[in-house]
Amino acid sequence: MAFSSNAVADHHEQLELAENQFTISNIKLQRLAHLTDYLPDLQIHSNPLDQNPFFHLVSEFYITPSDFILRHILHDLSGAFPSSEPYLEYHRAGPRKQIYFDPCHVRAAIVTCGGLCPGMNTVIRELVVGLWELYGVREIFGIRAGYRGFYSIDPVPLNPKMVHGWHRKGGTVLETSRGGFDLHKIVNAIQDRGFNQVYIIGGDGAMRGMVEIFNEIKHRKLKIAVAGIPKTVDNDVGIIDRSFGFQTAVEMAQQAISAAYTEAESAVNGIGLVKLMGRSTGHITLHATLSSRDVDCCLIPENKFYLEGKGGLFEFLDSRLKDNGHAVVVVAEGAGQDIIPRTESQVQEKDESGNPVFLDVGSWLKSEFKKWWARDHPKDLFTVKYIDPTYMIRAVPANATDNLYCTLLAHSAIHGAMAGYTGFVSGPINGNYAYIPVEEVARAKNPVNTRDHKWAWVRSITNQPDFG
Ligand SMILES: Nc1ncnc2c1ncn2[C@@H]1O[C@H](COP(=O)(O)OP(=O)(O)O)[C@@H](O)[C@H]1O
Ligand SMILES: O=P(O)(O)OC[C@H]1O[C@](O)(COP(=O)(O)O)[C@@H](O)[C@@H]1O
Repeated sequence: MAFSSNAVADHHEQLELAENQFTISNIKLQRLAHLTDYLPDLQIHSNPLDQNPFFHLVSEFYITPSDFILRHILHDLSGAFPSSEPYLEYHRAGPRKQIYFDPCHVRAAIVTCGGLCPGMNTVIRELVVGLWELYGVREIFGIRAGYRGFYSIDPVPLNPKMVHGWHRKGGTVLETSRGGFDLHKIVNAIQDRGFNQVYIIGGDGAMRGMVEIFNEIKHRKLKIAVAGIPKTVDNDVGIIDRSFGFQTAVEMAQQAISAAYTEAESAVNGIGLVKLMGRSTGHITLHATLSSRDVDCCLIPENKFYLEGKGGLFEFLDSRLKDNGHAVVVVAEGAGQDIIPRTESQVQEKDESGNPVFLDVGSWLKSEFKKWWARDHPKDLFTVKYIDPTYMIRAVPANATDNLYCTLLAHSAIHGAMAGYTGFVSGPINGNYAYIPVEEVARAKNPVNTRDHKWAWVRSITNQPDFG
């Protein structure tokens, strides 16, 4: 692209102006809770990594309390949109020179909560192996069946031999569940069993529970570090770059989309319909659409759509079928929930954790498509094939990239807990690992930004109308 000399001058002028004007004066360091906040006399230990034969310590190996990561790296330097929000900085994750636990006295508990996600077993494995090999911890326990397992089932002792091949398995060997959150029973059980490090692998619901557990432990002034590792196949936890297992899920979704495409292409006026996960966000659907190139229409909860009339889904599919003879629609489970007719009891229905129970948008669309075609094209052949690969997608082991990611998350959490930090979640921010206060993670949302160029690109490759 050629610039006119005026445009070049303009460009340089604007940049210079921005460089002169821009200074970051509004930085806010995000405070991280530490056990010494309420236990000021805790003993300090030197990090056993100093003596670990597997480690080659280089200078600047240890992270210090002054190492931070800037959350927002996108800035408009023109000053046209001055931000009143502070620039948030989070503590960098990683090993600290001084730790606040004697590894011989650590009793760690690991729990998995909520729905499945590829990589849960890898995180468990890496927590066990990391605690054991990096720090020499020998008392590590798995809590079975989610939060309720703390007070209702005996913990399982874990060691590296036991968990060796767990990264090859989907799901969670520790088992998981929804509901069963009873704060006092859980904290009493943690205290009675002598756990002093608790690792919670879970989504936004589990993180809200973790906030309560952390506050109660603080209230009781217990020397127990609580660390979270965000798990959500939907990628709907905010602040962090992305959640583990998400890439695996996007990859797995391709198989369903390809099958839908083949079915649609092999029929006269064939529609392949795939429902993907995403209760409140369309990340899997958006990314699966972008990576597939076989999708004609992508429906996500962040964007409302309608069926009939100008700009409606039927009109769009009509033109696709006329042009190509087939079409593929991918819909996130949370999309269209506002337009599916439902009874009063269906409106109220919640799962054990209090999440709203959705109606099956895929089955509903399939039947609406059939009714529409029978009404508008009674003489023409028509086929809809509906695929819901939800459990196939989330019950698989993580791919190599996600497995590596799980390792880094687990090790970050271990280093943070050993260093006496508590009430934190470890997660990547701008490609670096950070410790984020769990309260923030529990309330942060991560919707697809439909003004983002990724979404615009979905529209352009699918030539999809601007619904709603
Ligand atoms: N607001 C909350 N306070 C305390 N515990 C919660 C809260 N929301 C969910 N939980 C608990 O967290 C666990 C996981 O929640 P759930 O929503 O099922 O999955 P996820 O953690 O993946 O979002 C469940 O045991 C649930 O009871
Ligand atoms: O059938 P289940 O286990 O209740 O789970 C279904 C839900 O779990 C999810 O996979 C997400 O689970 P989480 O919220 O626990 O991460 C959703 O996409 C889906 O709606």
